[in-house]
Amino acid sequence: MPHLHIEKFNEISFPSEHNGVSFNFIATNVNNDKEKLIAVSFEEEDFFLLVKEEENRNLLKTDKLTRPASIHNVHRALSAYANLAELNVLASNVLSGQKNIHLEEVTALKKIEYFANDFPTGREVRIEVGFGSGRHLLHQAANNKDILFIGIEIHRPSIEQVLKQVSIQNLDNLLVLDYDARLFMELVPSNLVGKVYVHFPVPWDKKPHRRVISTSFIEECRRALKVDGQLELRTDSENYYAYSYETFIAFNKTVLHINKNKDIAIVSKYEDRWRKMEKNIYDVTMINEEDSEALYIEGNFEFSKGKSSFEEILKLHKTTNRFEGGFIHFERAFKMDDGIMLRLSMGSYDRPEHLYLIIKENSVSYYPELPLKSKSNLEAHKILDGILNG
Ligand SMILES: C[S@@+](CC[C@H](N)C(=O)[O-])C[C@H]1O[C@@H](n2cnc3c(N)ncnc32)[C@H](O)[C@@H]1O
Repeated sequence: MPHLHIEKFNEISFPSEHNGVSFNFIATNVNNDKEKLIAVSFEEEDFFLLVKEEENRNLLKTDKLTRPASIHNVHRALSAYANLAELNVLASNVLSGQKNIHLEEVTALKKIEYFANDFPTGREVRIEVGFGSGRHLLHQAANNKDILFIGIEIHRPSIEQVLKQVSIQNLDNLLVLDYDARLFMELVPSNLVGKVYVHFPVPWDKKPHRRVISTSFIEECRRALKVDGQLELRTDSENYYAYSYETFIAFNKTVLHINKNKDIAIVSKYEDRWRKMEKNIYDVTMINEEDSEALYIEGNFEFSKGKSSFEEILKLHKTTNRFEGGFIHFERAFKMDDGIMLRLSMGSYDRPEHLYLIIKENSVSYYPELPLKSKSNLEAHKILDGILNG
C-alpha cells in the first residue's frame, strides 16, 4: 500500500486544493490525537489519507477502508499533500509517474455501485470469487466470448495483474470488482448466473466466520443461479471440503457432485503448487434445480431528524449493539471542526460492512458512500438511526 514515511506531520488549512487534488477536512481520533484522517476528493472519488504519528516514525498513508478504485489516485493524493504541506519525506513507495497505461485504458474495473444501480443482465453471467492470479478467470473469459464474467477479489495486486491482462488480451466480456464477494452475492439478480466458481478459498480454520462458503452465501448463490446453474467449490483442504459438504447437504432440492483429483481445463497457481506436493484436491459442485423469486430489497439509508448530543454519541465508542441476525460495533470516534465522525462495522456477522458516519449539527451521513443495500445492512441502519436518537 502506498505510504510516505515523514519526519513530522504538518497540517494545512482546510479546504485546500493542490495539483487537482482537493483536501476537504481533517478528523482527529478522539482517543489518540496522533491518528488523523484527511478527506480527499480526486477524479470523482472520495477517500481518506491516514496520518499516524508513532514514537519512532510518522506515516502518511492509504486508509484501507475508503481506498479508491484506482490506487494511482492515492499516489497522486499523497504526493500532492506532501508537496502542499512541505513535508520532509524520509522514505516513500509513492510513484510519481503516469498512470499505468493498461489501467488507464481498461474500463473493466467497476465499483460496487455499478452493479448495485444497474446490474448487467443482457447475457449469461459467470462469477469467480477470489480469482487470485486470474489464470482460470482469464482462460474462461477468452474462451466464452458471449458470456459476461465478473471476477471478485480483495487483493489489490491480483486485481491490477488481471486488469493488465484484460487490456493486453483486449477482453470485453470481463468485469473486475474489488469487494467482499459474500456481500456482492446479495445484489445479484435472481436466476441470472450460469456458474459461480470458488477455487481454493482461504480455509480460515481459526476464523471460520471469514470463510466464503457459508449457509447464507450458498443461499444467495442458489437464488442467483439459473436452473441447472452451478456453484463450483475446489479446495485442497480436507477440512474445508468436509465443512463445505456439511453446509451444502443441508439444502433441499439441489444436486451435489463430489469429485476427488478431477482434472480441469486450466490449472491455477495454487493448484499447481498442491499438485507438485501431491496433495488431494476436492470438488463440490452444487447444481440448482429451482427457479427463485425476483430479488426485492425494500428500505433506504436515510436518517431521521433530531439526534443525541455529540457528547452522548461519543460515548458509543467501543460499544456493540446486537440484534437478531446482526450487530453494530462503534470502532473509533473522531472529532472534526464542525462535528464528529464514527467508524463502525455493522450488518450480518459473516458479512459485516466497515464504514464511516459523519455527524454534524443538522445532518448525519455515511462517508464516502452508502452501505450496500442488503437486508442486514438496512436492518442495522434502522437500529443505528434509533441509537443516534438516544
Ligand atoms: C488461496 S487464494 C486462491 C486464488 C485462486 N482462486 C487460485 O486458485 O489460484 C484465495 C483468494 O481469495 C481472495 N479472497 C478471500 N476472501 C475473499 C472475499 N471475501 N471476497 C473476494 N475475494 C476473497 C483472496 O484475496 C485470495 O486471492
